[in-house]
Amino acid sequence: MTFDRAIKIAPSILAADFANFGAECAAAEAQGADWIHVDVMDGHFVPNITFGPATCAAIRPHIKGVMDVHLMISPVDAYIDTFAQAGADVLTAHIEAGPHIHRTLQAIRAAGCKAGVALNPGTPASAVEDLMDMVDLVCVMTVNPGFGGQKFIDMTTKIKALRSMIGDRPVHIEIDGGVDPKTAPLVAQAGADVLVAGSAVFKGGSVQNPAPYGENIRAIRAAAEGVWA
Ligand SMILES: O=C(CO)[C@@H](O)[C@H](O)COP(=O)(O)O
Ligand SMILES: [Fe+2]
Repeated sequence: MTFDRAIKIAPSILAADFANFGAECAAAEAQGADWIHVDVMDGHFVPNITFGPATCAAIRPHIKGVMDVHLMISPVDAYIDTFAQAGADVLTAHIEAGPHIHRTLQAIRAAGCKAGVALNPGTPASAVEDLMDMVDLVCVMTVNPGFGGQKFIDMTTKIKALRSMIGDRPVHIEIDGGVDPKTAPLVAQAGADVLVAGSAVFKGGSVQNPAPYGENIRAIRAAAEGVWA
């Protein structure tokens, strides 16, 4: 996985057909997705349950590019190796999920994955200030995690603070929740480069009719890249 600061669109399969994950991932990539975002929820850290490492491993062969696994689970550490073996390229843990995020990030890198740290809307940028050399990605939640289709919460001040904290390090800023063509320019302007979008990508399409995925991805990308025009 090479680093670049171009805008990357990462469809979240939380909004895809759960009976068809493999085909949905392949369709999203064929329609222009840069990464595939995989939301793992445990019904404990967040009030919803999705799936675990076995499903990630089943999805993996259907993704040619980056599999970006967002762990909304607590505890995290006991499961890192299993998710790495399931084929995650990026493994992101929440700073709120346990007392030892430094150890968690070390373990993620030791397992051969890029390490991400996610911040809930109520967590300030300063919480990750001492982790900048431990991470490859900072995920700014723009909804309270647990569900797709929620209303975007403006975190642009936090994104700008993180961008300045990161400096010239090769660290992505990912935005997760309520990203669509209206909100994408706000977060891109503030310094984000990876835009997760679930409902805004998968709406209007299906594996039988994937063209709307492409239109939706292009609309989000154009809106985000428009801020540099
Ligand atoms: O992690 C999460 C939610 O907890 C996200 O990845 C959502 O799946 C994004 O969905 P939309 O807000 O784009 O519908
Ligand atoms: Fe997510």
